[in-house]
Amino acid sequence: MRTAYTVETVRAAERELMARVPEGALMQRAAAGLAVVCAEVLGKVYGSRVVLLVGSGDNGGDALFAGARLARRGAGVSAVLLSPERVHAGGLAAFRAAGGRVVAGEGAEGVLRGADLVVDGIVGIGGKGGLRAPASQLVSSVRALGAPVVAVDLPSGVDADSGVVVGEAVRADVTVTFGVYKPGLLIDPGREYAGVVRLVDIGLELGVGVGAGGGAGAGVGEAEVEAFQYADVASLLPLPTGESDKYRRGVVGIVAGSARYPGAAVLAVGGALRGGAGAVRYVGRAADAVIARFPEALVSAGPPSKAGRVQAWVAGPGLGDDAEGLADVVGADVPVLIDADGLRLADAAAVRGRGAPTLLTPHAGEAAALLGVAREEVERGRLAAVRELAGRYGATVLLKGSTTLVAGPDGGAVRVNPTGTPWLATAGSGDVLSGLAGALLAAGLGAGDAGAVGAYLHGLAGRHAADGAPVGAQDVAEAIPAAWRDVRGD
Ligand SMILES: NC(=O)C1=CN([C@@H]2O[C@H](COP(=O)(O)OP(=O)(O)OC[C@H]3O[C@@H](n4cnc5c(N)ncnc54)[C@H](OP(=O)(O)O)[C@@H]3O)[C@@H](O)[C@H]2O)[C@@H](O)CC1
Ligand SMILES: [K+]
Repeated sequence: MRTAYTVETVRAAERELMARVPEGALMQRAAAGLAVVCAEVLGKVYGSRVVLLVGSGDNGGDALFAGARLARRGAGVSAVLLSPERVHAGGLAAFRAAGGRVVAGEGAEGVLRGADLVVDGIVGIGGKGGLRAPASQLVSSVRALGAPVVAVDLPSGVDADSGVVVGEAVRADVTVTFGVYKPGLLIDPGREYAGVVRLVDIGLELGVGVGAGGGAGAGVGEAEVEAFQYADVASLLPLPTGESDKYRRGVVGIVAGSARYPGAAVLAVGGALRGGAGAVRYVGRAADAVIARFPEALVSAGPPSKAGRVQAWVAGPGLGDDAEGLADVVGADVPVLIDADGLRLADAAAVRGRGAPTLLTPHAGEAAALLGVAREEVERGRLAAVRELAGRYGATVLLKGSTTLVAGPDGGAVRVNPTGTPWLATAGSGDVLSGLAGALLAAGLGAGDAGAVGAYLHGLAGRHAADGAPVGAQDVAEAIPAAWRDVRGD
């Protein structure tokens, strides 16, 4: 599990550690790690030209100390001081002593043109709001140069706690972050600006988030965001045993499709079958299309409550205006996943009143409609939006997007999915995910785990299916078994 912590938590841990180590030791650890990564990016340090962009806080200090290390190894290092009157004094002295050259703001463009590497030490976790001038202008001219950029702790202009970017931000090839991940490095748009993230151990000790906080966010000291890795997913995959029958594996019911959108039902059933369901019951108006593609599906015309025993329902993909079918499912006493049209039809009070777990799976547009805000607002502040929705509906919410997020109804760490790919932005891809995550719910996973594991497998399946070329949603569904094998290491 990768865990990321808020600035407040990082600062508290830093204070605690600083009290136990010699003054300046943490910055030296940070600078040493930063210099190692810079050297890797350069390939050959001796004779290379490195430009440091140095802001007025400790982030600039890290850059100056790392620059001093590179200068001692024979690099020609120039430092552009954004606020010469407020610069890390110790870092500047060390930089000068190592032979580093200080450049005034007007000389920046000249040195940048010949750079083999740019080090962004403008702001780190102390950044507030969008980048101010002159930093913002400098950042836009760096982008035009084409030299590799290494960001110190996080790309300047990216909000550490949320990944929000207002105006200009540094687009890094590599971000060297210290102690722990910050949420903004894992969530888009920040994640995209960060490039490859390298974590440098500076001795910070923070426990693995337990996701048990209350209210709008994680509790102090807990992880704010966590990202599954293979092992986390592998440990949650429901595997059949010798004792398994279809009910032990999980029967999932799918209420989806309409005369106009029969394909959504086919895709959701396809996702559910590959998600490990022991059986899939389909209820709705696209039974012919479903049975033609998946003869193993058990179809009926409805209502859902008369369809037979299921351990979880998926309702909504391509459903049109079947409010009755949706209400029937919301009233069921088993886990329910609500997607697409179902989100529009669902009564918020009825969802909040449910006893069994609920998983809502909106994309940004649907989330915006539920929250009554513009889509851009959700896209700009995905973490806040997913937490807000989960709180309002008293449900687990999976917000789809380039970094899919899963938030629980009681606060705690938000799961961010690391396997997404832009190739998944194709019609019907969400229908496949709803079936897949619904099968995991039916197998007994909690709503948060079903969402996170489903998103992870779906992303991997998208990568398998695409392999660098466009794909359709059906291809993604068919690639789920390959993703499953990947995660199990087969
Ligand atoms: N603490 C530790 O143990 C360790 C910390 N470490 C390092 O310290 C970093 C944190 O340092 P920090 O606290 O000095 O803040 P930092 O990120 O340099 O930014 C503050 C400066 O930026 C300015 N500024 C703010 N917003 C701005 C904007 N929008 N646009 C432009 N400027 C803006 C702000 O100016 P002000 O608003 O005060 O005028 C202030 O001068 C951390 O990320 C890591 O790299 C490592 O060495 C490991 C040990
Ligand atoms: K930075």
